[in-house]
Amino acid sequence: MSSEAFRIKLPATSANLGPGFDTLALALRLYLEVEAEAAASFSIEASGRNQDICGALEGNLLLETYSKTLTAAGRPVTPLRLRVHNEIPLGMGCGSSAAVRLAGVSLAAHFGGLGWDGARILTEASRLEGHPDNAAACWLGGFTASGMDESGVQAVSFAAPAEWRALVVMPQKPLATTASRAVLPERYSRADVVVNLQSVALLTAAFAARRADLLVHAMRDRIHQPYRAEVCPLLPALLPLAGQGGIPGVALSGAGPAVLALLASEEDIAGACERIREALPRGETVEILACELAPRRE
Ligand SMILES: Nc1ncnc2c1ncn2[C@@H]1O[C@H](COP(=O)(O)OP(=O)(O)O)[C@@H](O)[C@H]1O
Ligand SMILES: N[C@@H](CCOP(=O)(O)O)C(=O)O
Repeated sequence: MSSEAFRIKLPATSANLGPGFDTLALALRLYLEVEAEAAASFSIEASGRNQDICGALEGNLLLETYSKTLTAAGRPVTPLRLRVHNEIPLGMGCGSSAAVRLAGVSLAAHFGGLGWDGARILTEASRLEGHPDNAAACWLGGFTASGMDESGVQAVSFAAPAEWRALVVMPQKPLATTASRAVLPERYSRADVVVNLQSVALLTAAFAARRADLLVHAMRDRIHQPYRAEVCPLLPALLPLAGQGGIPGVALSGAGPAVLALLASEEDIAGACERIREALPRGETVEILACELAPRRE
């Protein structure tokens, strides 16, 4: 067990990127930062987005993950004084739950003296999430491909082109990932699976080869986006912008409801925001976050 203070900073992530359902994700330069020290009782000082949720002592996913991990490992739950600064939108498809679960597992590994390495922390958080894509990109940074089986998570990340930018277009109301997974079918046709296999391979190659021109083809998806459009109405409105003036690729961000637009450079941001606003359903109010892509973790 350790009584030393602990600090962690983890990025937002946009998972799936169109075809890579539960497989691909990209880290974004928006962060969750947690500082902790052992104390006589739990307290949280929250700043940034969603302070009400991030600062709550009841039903807080950070505290739940921390306590659950320590209890499962047979260790006492050391009370903590926490400072949480959060820039990641909650329930928008930007990986807030993966970041907070990784933070909770990391706190447990530290204060419980569990001796877990990064791979074990990533595996534990991915199991709690039920899929490894966000957690892998959040932990490793960059563009990440991941898979998970009984032995744990396998993940590889590489640097995404530093000049590319992400626009995250968020509606007013969040959508729980569990609700967005509930609309997906159990079975798919061979034709749909083949389109996604081709796209995933092409998309990974497009990031590695820095080929923004390929994104319009490589971000095609038939596995989750067609079904999620009903609960993510920004998606059908913005998907047709892919491949047009300054917006090479468009996809649902994670499980939605936000939509991700990938741009080849900073200079395209203003024009892309204008086109996005023009394409929105009448009366729809959105927040558009322009993000740099987060580097690979060293
Ligand atoms: N920093 C945080 N502190 C406490 N709870 C959080 C935090 N970030 C996320 N959560 C929890 O995770 C939920 C969102 O997770 P989820 O539905 O998977 O959406 P997403 O991961 O796309 O943001 C929030 O409603 C909240 O319960
Ligand atoms: N592959 C998952 C990704 C969920 O990401 P989130 O950021 O919405 O939590 C899915 O598509 O359900």
